[in-house]
Amino acid sequence: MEGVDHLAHERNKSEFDVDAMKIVWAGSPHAFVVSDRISKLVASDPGFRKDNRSTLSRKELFKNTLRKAAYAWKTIIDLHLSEEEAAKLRFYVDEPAFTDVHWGMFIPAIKGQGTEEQQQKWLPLAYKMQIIGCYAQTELGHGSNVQGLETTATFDPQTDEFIIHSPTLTSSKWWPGGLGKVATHAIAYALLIVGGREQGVHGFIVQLRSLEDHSPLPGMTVGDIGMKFGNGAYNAMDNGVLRFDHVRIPRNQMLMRCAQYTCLCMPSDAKLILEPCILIRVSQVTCEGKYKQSDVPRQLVYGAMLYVRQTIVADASCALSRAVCIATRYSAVRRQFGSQNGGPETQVIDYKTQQSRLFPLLASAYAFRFVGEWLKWLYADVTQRLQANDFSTLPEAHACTAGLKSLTTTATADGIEECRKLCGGHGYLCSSGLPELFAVYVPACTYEGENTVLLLQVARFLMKTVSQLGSSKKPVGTIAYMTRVEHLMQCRCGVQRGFAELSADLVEAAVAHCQLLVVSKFIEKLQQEIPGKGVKQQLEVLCNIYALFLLHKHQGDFLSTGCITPKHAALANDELRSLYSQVRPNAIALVDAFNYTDHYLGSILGCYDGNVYPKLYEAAWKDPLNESVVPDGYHQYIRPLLKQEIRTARL
Ligand SMILES: CCCCCCCC/C=C\CCCC(=O)SCCNC(=O)CCNC(=O)[C@H](O)C(C)(C)COP(=O)(O)OP(=O)(O)OC[C@H]1O[C@@H](n2cnc3c(N)ncnc32)[C@H](O)[C@@H]1OP(=O)(O)O
Ligand SMILES: Cc1cc2nc3c(=O)[nH]c(=O)nc-3n(C[C@H](O)[C@H](O)[C@H](O)COP(=O)(O)OP(=O)(O)OC[C@H]3O[C@@H](n4cnc5c(N)ncnc54)[C@H](O)[C@@H]3O)c2cc1C
Repeated sequence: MEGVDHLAHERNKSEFDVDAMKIVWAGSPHAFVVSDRISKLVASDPGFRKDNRSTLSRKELFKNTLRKAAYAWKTIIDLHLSEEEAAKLRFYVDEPAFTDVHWGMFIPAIKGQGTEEQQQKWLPLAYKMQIIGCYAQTELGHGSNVQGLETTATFDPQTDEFIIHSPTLTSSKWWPGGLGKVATHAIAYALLIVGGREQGVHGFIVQLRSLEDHSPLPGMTVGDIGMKFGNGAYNAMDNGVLRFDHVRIPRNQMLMRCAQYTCLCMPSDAKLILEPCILIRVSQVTCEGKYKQSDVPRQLVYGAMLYVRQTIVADASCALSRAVCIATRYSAVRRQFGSQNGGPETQVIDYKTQQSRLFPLLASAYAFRFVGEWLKWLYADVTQRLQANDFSTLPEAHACTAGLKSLTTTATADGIEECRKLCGGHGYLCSSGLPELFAVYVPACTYEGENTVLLLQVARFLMKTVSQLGSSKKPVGTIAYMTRVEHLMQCRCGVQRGFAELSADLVEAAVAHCQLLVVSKFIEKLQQEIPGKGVKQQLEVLCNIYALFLLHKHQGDFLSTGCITPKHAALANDELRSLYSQVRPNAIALVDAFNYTDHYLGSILGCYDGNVYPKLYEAAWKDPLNESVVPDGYHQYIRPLLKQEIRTARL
């Protein structure tokens, strides 16, 4: 019945202060208040309904997404929402759209790689959405290998312009979100060519479409790349294709914070020669044309990717927690087998197999939340250091963002699929919310750095650390523990055998390094002051589940390396079962702490009141296929089949 909480008996079992845990999950009392208010605002506004998405054609879905983006923007303006509140509104609207890339990549790239002048010119336009940006780096022929990008940006000293060109089919920009139909501007990454010399890949602000009639500007061939995985909401995103035909842009539209190309003061009869000078260190190119070769890492041009990767880790905890919330609530509602003397059947959440699959994912959602908080701090710290020309922590920040992005997105994508399976057949219904959540989420394992490619970066960082063991450069920060692997030094020559040869094993070592990072940040979180009755105790249980589940999963490695004995392994498994029993009475309260509205969850199986079956039944009849009792096509195809004379004795 409506209004009855079918999960009340579960909520009454809770042994901790759920409201206090909601604040822990949100990050602070202020963050909770903002999230709670904005999520309810979105849920209560029919303009943001999303329950009809699965019945729309791609064009209808896309147009509806444009409507919602415009409606969201109007809401932000009308309600005078802050940047934080606006970001939360876009989050709870929960619609993959060009705005994700405009706010999540285009603006951060200008902030991270634009000079002061460029920021002053472009950011106000972008913040007011008077231009809509996309991040055009990937090409048809290259995505992972950024240095292999083929788009060229050739400097023309006669006109003080760059000529942007797509010299080959494989140099076509391919995948950038928002590019296909909406973006008016792009940050296009291209191989800079100055005076016939290649100067590496840099970012350029390029206008794509007219601000008057939205038509592509001369020299631009641009469109959408077509339908993507499943029928999910990601098809509302216009990932695009773009070819440049000798498009000219002013020199000041090259993002120059990391490099600047200026005219050298040369005798008037000399050809103007431009050499890279790094603004941060060598902004004053002398009139004699001298500049100091700077040691600023060229990878600063990759700064936007560092930013997005750290946001993707936080995003992983959100996506995984949504799936776990659905599966946990439904596991408490669903009963199957086990009836004693005609009594109720057993809740599937009480089966040890269900707990051993579900509770590690619940623990992972919390673990990723906390490592995401730490990574946000690390990113802010490295950004501050860069501004002071301190590049010392950049390699570690790259390794951490790359590795944790890879680890958390893989675990989350697998976790969403596991949550679908934990819900049995009903998990395969769109009304469960899980198929769409999976379809929208899984590309996170690929975009912003393919996960294996990123783990290889971590492996390279770890091997570089090993190679420095014994030197005066002691490992610090997230690799400080490696001082305890001095024995690796002896086999260092083995390691030299070939990174490529060992890469599959090194990727596993990279995963282990990142898992250690997640566990250690969870432990550090528990060392903080955590208010609320029973809250810290519940988090300790989840931390132990996360750590012991990993120990169980990788038992072979721990045993074969002598890190643990078989006795330890047995004790760990016993403890894991005990921990599952401790979580069981608190499971519903632990997912209530995510504070998701039914609107945001978009799942009948995960609805707050647990009133699943009537809602499933009601939803079925809303499907367009049930608009007529006799389906379209019956008279044309089925009736002739049913009425056909059987002409051959054989049949
Ligand atoms: C509100 C939030 C919204 C979030 C966003 C919304 C989501 C929207 C949906 C989708 C968005 C998706 C967008 C994209 O996909 S954009 C394109 C992403 N593309 C990539 O990530 C490409 C991956 N490839 C790379 O990063 C690089 O090619 C590479 C794999 C790292 C190799 O680079 P390169 O060949 O130049 O360098 P080396 O491997 O030789 O390394 C040289 C040294 O540089 C160091 N390095 C590499 N990268 C970085 C970095 N990013 N930062 C700092 N340092 C870096 C590397 O460690 C080497 O150092 P060493 O000391 O060993 O020499
Ligand atoms: C939904 C979605 C949205 C996207 N949005 C954007 C966007 O807005 N802007 C943008 O610029 N791009 C975007 N992309 C592109 C995305 O960034 C790239 O697809 C991604 O970086 C992976 O690159 P790739 O496709 O070249 O993969 P590849 O590198 O071709 O990967 C293919 C296989 O090769 C393996 N491999 C590659 N190199 C190595 C190596 N050195 N050693 C071992 N194995 C290797 C990989 O591990 C993988 O298994 C998007 C992609 C998707 C799916």
